[in-house]
Amino acid sequence: MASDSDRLHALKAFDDTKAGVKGLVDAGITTIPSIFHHPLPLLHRGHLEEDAACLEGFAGHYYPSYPEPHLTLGTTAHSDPCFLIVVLQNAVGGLQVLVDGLQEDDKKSVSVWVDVPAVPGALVVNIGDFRQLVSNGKFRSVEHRVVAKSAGPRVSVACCFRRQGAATSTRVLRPIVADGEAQYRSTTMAELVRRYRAKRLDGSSLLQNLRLLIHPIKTTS
Ligand SMILES: O=C(O)CCC(=O)C(=O)O
Ligand SMILES: [Fe+2]
Repeated sequence: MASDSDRLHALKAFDDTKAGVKGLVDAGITTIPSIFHHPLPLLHRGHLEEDAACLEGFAGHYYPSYPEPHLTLGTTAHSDPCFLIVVLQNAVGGLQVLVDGLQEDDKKSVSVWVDVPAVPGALVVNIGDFRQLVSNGKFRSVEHRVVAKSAGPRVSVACCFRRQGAATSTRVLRPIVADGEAQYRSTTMAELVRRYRAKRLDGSSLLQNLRLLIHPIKTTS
């Protein structure tokens, strides 16, 4: 594998071409060039290659224009049962993420919905619940929703990266603990997918039932 400095050099050369990802697609390149492979040390334990590198779920969404958008919602609040989710949306907008903020007056912490700007051709990459679990909460899955718009229609495609056959996989997911204690108990992909389907898009976190609240177990990383 190329050294970090070779990779950074190659990335700079790529940036300098200004051709962007479109240039790669136009050149007929169908695999991700190695200069974009940048394994994160904490998660580079086989999870990303074996479990996350696989495109499993693929959902196309069509949201019509709503004459009275305040009376309805496009997609209710949820986080996704994957490692990563890549979303392509058209220019209508409506995707929102929940972020932590501070109230203006008393500086109390509060969660607020923030619009994800619809940039033409841009991909939105969200972290999913599986990654939150294996990173022991270091990476947080993003709660998101789609609000209805009177403009439209809105079209989006969401691609979910997780192990093929996750719904029946007995592969165990356990938190990788760099320091401190495990925040979640071990589980299987199949259990997570089952729980996700059972709870539906109710805005609650898939991981809440797996969180170790009392007597966290120590694990070696
Ligand atoms: O339509 C969107 O932009 C998001 C869809 C979504 O959240 C999903 O498919 O999980
Ligand atoms: Fe989603």
